[in-house]
Amino acid sequence: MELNKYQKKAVSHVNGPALVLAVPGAGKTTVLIHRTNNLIENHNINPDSILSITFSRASANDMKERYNTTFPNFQSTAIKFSTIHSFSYTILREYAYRKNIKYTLLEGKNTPINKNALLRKIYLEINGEYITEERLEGIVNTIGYIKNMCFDIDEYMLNNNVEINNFKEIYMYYENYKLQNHLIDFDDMLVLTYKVLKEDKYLLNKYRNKYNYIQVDEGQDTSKIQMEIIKTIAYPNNNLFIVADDDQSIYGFRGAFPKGLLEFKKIYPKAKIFYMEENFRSSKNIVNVSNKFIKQNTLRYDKNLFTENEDVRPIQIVKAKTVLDQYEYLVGELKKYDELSNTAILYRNNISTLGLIEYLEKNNIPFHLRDMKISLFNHWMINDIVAFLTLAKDDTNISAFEKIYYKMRGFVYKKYINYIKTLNFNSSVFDRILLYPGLDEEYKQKIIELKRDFKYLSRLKPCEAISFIEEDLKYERYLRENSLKLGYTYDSLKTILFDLKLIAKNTPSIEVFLSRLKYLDYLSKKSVQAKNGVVLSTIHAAKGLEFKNVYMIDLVDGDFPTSNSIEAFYKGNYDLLEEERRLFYVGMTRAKEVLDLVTIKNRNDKKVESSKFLVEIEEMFKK
Ligand SMILES: Nc1ncnc2c1ncn2[C@@H]1O[C@H](COP(=O)(O)OP(=O)(O)OP(=O)(O)O)[C@@H](O)[C@H]1O
Repeated sequence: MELNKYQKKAVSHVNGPALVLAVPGAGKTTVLIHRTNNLIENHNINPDSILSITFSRASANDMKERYNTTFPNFQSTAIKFSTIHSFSYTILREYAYRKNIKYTLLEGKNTPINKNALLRKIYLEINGEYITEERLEGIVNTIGYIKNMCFDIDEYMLNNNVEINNFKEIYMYYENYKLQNHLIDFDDMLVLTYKVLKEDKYLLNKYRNKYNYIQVDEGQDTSKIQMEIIKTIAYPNNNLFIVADDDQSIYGFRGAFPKGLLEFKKIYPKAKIFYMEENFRSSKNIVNVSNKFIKQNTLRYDKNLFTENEDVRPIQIVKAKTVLDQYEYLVGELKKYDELSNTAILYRNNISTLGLIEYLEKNNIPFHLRDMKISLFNHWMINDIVAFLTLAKDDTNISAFEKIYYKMRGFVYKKYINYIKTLNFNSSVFDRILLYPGLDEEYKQKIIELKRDFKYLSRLKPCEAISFIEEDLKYERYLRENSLKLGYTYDSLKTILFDLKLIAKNTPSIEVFLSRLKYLDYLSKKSVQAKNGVVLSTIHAAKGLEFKNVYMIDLVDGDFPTSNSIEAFYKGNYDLLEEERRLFYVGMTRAKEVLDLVTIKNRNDKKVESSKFLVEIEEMFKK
């Protein structure tokens, strides 16, 4: 591969601070590998003294592998390719050894105590209710954000509107618990390492002397604390080489701090800034539109994305009438390809996969789900519907009843549940409630009606059954009243119900429907390992990847960009909307040849608007 002149310039940089600002597909990793080799071969720099920091373990391995294939005569064993976390942990372990402290990790493999389990327990203890998976993710991200931005908790609480109940109490409990038990999570690794470097001169000097040359990939997603660690180690020579694309910074919610890049010249007035603006990945059509699109952001280094690649196929905007039409369209497209691993369907939210997986399976299209941290089929709402149907089929099932008794009409109290647990397990839960001492006739009548309705429910077709749960059993009322408390918009919860009905429509009975859900769950889990199907991924998880064909779906206003970001924008805060735009841009720039932007006009039988971003791109075509 022949490097272009801009890549060559960056590669030949040796001493002092440098920031390489690159566009998507500019060959950032390529440049880092070639520069590493240049330092060693042409400048006699000891491979031991080069530290290359990447965003994830996968990219650290990838970089090492690429180095070895590009320069097979010089194996990379001595060069350190590492994530910032694993680098920090090396320092911290050494510190712990010297001070005779034993830290136990709360995250990663083989941990005796798991971070999520601990936070679930704390949440239950403080708030008296079980936490949803999404809310847990929210807490984890917020804690991460505070640590990575080097905030003090009080300062953070003062300046932010935190939607999680008793967040400060949860935070303090978690911090104290860890402190007392010498437990640390990944965020603490960074905070503690920074502290160690400030306090322990021996370690500071040891690592400063060891790593004379520091390179950072994906600099746009480096957080404040990470940057502080890197700067501290690089001082005073400041042989710091950062490759970044500020337009691809998409982890602001976790504490990524791209503004740090915008200040690079202030921190290092003598820093060299290199630009790499040629995209080697995508067709001219995709590059030109993406370039115009990202220029609407204001907080950025201005760059001019260009390519020598040919036009292949104009970006296509597809407006499906309904969600079903969207799936039909995708299936039609996918059937055109012999090989699917070159094709990706990208979305903003994981929720988009529920109906999609049903459709792909029905059409025998293999798929590969990336990054399924939480199984969608384990979603609490799906568990609720399963519990309703299980109870309908067997009204002695107390564990199903316990999941939903307060989510439907009938006013069943916790004390009744405790009471009926002491009674004969083989009788109907409703009959058992009737035995509770002192119930009045009117209430008993309500319970008898509820029992009758569950019998009726058991005889319905699955799709009608879900509607009956929603309307007659008043599950919809529960969702409407609690959605925000549970961390959702009511519309997004309706979408899950809608997708469940879509699956239900294809099944003849409740039993078949329940086993279909189990099967789809099994398929999704299995697909994480599969390599031969169409790739289904959130845009976040597709970062750094490239595909011949990309379909971005569910491009609906309020979902993408999120309604939060739109509201914040109207109140004068542009950060969130700018991050949404960057995310959209990351999605678009994954495509080499085919890029389809797909929206829908109706969802849950309601008209929805196309994403503002899509409308904007459509306008560009008219000009
Ligand atoms: N000088 C070059 N000539 C031809 N192809 C190149 C050159 N430099 C890089 N490439 C190719 O361009 C593609 C994009 O490179 P790479 O994945 O390193 O980009 P990137 O800058 O990391 O992209 P992104 O930030 O979008 O993830 C790769 O397929 C790479 O092999």
